[in-house]
Amino acid sequence: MNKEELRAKFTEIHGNDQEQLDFILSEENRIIVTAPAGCGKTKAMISKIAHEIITNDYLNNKRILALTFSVNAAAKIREDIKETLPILLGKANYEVDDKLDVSNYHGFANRILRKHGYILHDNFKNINDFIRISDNSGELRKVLVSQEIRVLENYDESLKKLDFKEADRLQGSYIDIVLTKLVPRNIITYNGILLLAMQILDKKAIRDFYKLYYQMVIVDEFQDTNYLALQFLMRIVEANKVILMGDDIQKIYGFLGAVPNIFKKMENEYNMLPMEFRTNYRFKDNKNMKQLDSYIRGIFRNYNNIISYSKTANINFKLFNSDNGEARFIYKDLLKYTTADKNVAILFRAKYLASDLINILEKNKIMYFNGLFEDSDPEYIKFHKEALEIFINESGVRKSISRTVITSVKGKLNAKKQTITNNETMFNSLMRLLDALLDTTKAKNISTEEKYEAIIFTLSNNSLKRLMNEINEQVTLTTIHSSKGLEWDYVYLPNMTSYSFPTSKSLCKLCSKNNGRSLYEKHCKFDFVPGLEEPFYEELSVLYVALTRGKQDVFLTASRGPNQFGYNKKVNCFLTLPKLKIINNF
Ligand SMILES: Nc1ncnc2c1ncn2[C@@H]1O[C@H](COP(=O)(O)OP(=O)(O)OP(=O)(O)O)[C@@H](O)[C@H]1O
Repeated sequence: MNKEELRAKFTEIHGNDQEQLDFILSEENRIIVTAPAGCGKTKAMISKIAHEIITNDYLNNKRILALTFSVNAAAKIREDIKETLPILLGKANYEVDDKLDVSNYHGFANRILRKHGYILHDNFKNINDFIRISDNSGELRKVLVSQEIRVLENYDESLKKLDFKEADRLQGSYIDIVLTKLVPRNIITYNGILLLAMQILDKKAIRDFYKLYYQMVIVDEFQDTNYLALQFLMRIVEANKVILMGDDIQKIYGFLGAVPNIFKKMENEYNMLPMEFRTNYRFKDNKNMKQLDSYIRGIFRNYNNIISYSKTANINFKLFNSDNGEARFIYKDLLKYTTADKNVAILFRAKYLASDLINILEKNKIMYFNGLFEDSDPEYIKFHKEALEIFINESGVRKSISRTVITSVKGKLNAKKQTITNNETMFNSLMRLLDALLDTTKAKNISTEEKYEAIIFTLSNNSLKRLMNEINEQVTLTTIHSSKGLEWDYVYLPNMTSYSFPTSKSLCKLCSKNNGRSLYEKHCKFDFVPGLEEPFYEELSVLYVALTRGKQDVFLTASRGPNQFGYNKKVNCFLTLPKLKIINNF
């Protein structure tokens, strides 16, 4: 294909979006793309990879590496690329796996350890049998003395608190402890996976190999990258084409240490070309949502000048006198959408906040999908591990995913239910997601081998949650963090009260301690005092992600009913932001 044909091909897909086309067709080696939610980052990323494959005539020993922070996103990108590339290239069954590796940071680091880990320790030959734990897992007490546990905890804490000096100071001891005490017992920590993979990449020959092997590294959701992942990434990308994509405002993993203003830093330090997408496709026919989107993005640029903020937006909000009243309202209100055949999600800041609504939905026999699990739930992780093991056994060397295999996987997993969780609802939800995974994958127009790989990939990356949009249920309950990258027709956001959202852990406690707020009868107002900028934006980012999940509309609610200490709750500060007009006639 010559340049003109290429342009025509991508124009068919991207219409006349010049910003997207410029990016896809650009020959620059180092690009940063930032864009608001719904402006086509993922779509353009897929085309960019396709463009790279078409124009660079990749040899079999050179590849593209697509990385993302979240496992959910990695699974989606891999799937989209596998579906889109054959269409773009006009070839059925195009073998994408030859050209492309898609993973999240940990998945990729794990792969490096599997391949080269024997340099560090013999046990890495069996890395698949390793137990993976976090730095505050109780399991560590069985194998480490308290001083060692403190090193691991402090290292993790320093990453979360963005204390990079302290992280650098502790790094050597951390690696020693993992290598001498954990790896011999087939245990590894999540931070350990990245740190040891970095040790391997520090061997010049291996590093040089990867620099050549990966001609292009493209990273999505780059805003969620923490200091450790960034160090890891920098070891692979030195001499290659590097493309970083994301949206600073959708940084919702700040509590895990996502580096602030990371795009600007990379732009300056690595002389990268910044590009922006500005056309919002998700809300293209929805003036109100578009306005709200741009209003919130504007707030991010105005911390010290908020009073003179000139943008306005409307937001749907209703206040109730009791938690039960709030939940009853949501239940009744959502019926008008479900009867019109629309899908609805109720997104919670934390899963414990969902109990009132669950009671009401169950009492009224409303079918709903309970997606209230978190990445770190041990039961959520165990389910994936068991399902993966059973699936590998059942599909056998032929890698079959026949009906018989699927039925047998489900049967065997059901038989293990008691060992996975005694939470019946959670188990059933996960079984439904597994069903969706097996069904949607089986139905795809790809080879059996690719189907097998797609299932293995989803299960080994704990990313069943991503299948939530495939569940044929009109009502979904899940957490805001799990909703990232997904979308529904209508979205409800309950519990808009201080200490619930923002949470006490994130902003509210800090804010009350630092005189950052004024209290009124019904609401709490944020006063934009110095020092609270980061935690305020952190929570506003979570709100932004939640608001941008609703294609048609988003409804916020709160209750003034007493909290667990008997005090009346107050509407959160977000709803008192300047020039935000409350509409309560929904
Ligand atoms: N050039 C385009 N023409 C038509 N539709 C587009 C175009 N670009 C994106 N879209 C559509 O807009 C929607 C959002 O795109 P996409 O998911 O790629 O955005 P995003 O920037 O990755 O969003 P988020 O930040 O929320 O993940 C999708 O339905 C996509 O197909």
